[in-house]
Amino acid sequence: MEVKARAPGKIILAGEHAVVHGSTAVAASIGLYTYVSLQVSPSNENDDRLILQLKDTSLEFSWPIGRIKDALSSLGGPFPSTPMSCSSETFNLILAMIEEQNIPEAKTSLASGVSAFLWLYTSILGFKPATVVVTSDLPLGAGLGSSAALCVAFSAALLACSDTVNMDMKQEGWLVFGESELELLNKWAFEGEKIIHGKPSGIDNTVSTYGNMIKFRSGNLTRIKSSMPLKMLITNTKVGRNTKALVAGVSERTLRHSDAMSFVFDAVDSISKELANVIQTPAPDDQSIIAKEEKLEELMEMNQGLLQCMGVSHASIETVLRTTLKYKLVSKLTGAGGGGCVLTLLPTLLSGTIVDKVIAELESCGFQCLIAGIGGNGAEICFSASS
Ligand SMILES: Nc1ncnc2c1ncn2[C@@H]1O[C@H](COP(=O)(O)OP(=O)(O)OP(=O)(O)O)[C@@H](O)[C@H]1O
Ligand SMILES: C[C@@](O)(CCO)CC(=O)[O-]
Ligand SMILES: [Mg+2]
Repeated sequence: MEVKARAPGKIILAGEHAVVHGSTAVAASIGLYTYVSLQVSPSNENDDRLILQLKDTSLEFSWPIGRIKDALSSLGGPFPSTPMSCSSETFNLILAMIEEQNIPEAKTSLASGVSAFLWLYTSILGFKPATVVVTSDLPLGAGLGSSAALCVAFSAALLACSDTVNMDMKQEGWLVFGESELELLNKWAFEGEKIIHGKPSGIDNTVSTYGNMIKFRSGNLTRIKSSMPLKMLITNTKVGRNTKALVAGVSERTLRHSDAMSFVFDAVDSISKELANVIQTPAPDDQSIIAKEEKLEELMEMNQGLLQCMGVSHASIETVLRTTLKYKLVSKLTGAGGGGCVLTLLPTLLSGTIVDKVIAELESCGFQCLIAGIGGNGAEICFSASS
């Protein structure tokens, strides 16, 4: 039996970074997914292995189950129904198992995702031999929540194979978890995100788990429903960055200038709340949609200014802002910044010709543009008889 899981990426419309410090943020899932396929192997005592294939980066890891047991069986796993944090001692044991696999120098940033995998796997499924394959539509490390989608998809596939979650394996097509399973899945994914991000707020794994659009503050989500069409151009600057380092940078700035930064975080909190209200307020006609779009643009512009203030913008992001402004379009970074992706609001009445022109100009700078559906499904799983 093979179980497949998929989990979406996300955009943050307002509030990234400040949300780590207790402010409100607003995020939506996008129609780009990370897929995990999990096939538990029949036991063959002499050669039981756990194999992880990361297709997007052409990497394969393979550990004898005995090696994993030597390192981690004293923890007493599996404990699928009680999400737990990976201690620093356990993290070091996991890192040693990854280092033995000789990741090429250029790909060492992937070790954090592999560590999250080993923690989630052994905690949820224990020491069963299996093959796990990962593929993704998302650019990695570009602000669209690839780390969260990875952790959510791992957790979904693992929980679906565990004894804790009862799913009807005969059902066909993509299946959605029940509310309590979603909560469990989200908690496990958060533990994975902690290994990758250091100090995540939990917004990325939460929106990837539940899908649609959410308002998020201090670990609590409120589902929100947009009353207007929302179309965003996503521009990937292709400048690599690392969320963990950017989040740590904002925390350091906060330690140096705590009073000033607390005003910045308060301002972001107000912006996110107002943005959520604008999105949800009914818009009975074209005129009111235009008025709402103008408000959103102003709020995005204000949020971008405050992100600059936090030190997470980048020359490539500023180039996107300047380029889109030539067409009277407003943009802000999304996710952790420092490069990565930028959102541009595409008003409903904007002509296709202008969209084509702005995309052509952005792409001539070496950036990559995409338009993704906003607010689709969250985590889903699918069972299939293995070939
Ligand atoms: N499909 C994948 N295959 C392998 N590793 C992945 C995959 N997706 C995510 N990762 C892991 O997540 C890391 C990127 O996470 P990071 O948090 O820095 O960026 P992001 O999640 O894409 O952006 P943001 O956190 O700003 O939304 C990669 O370095 C890798 O360890
Ligand atoms: C930068 C950040 O706010 C969002 C990353 O998508 C980090 C987090 O909330 O965990
Ligand atoms: Mg991330």
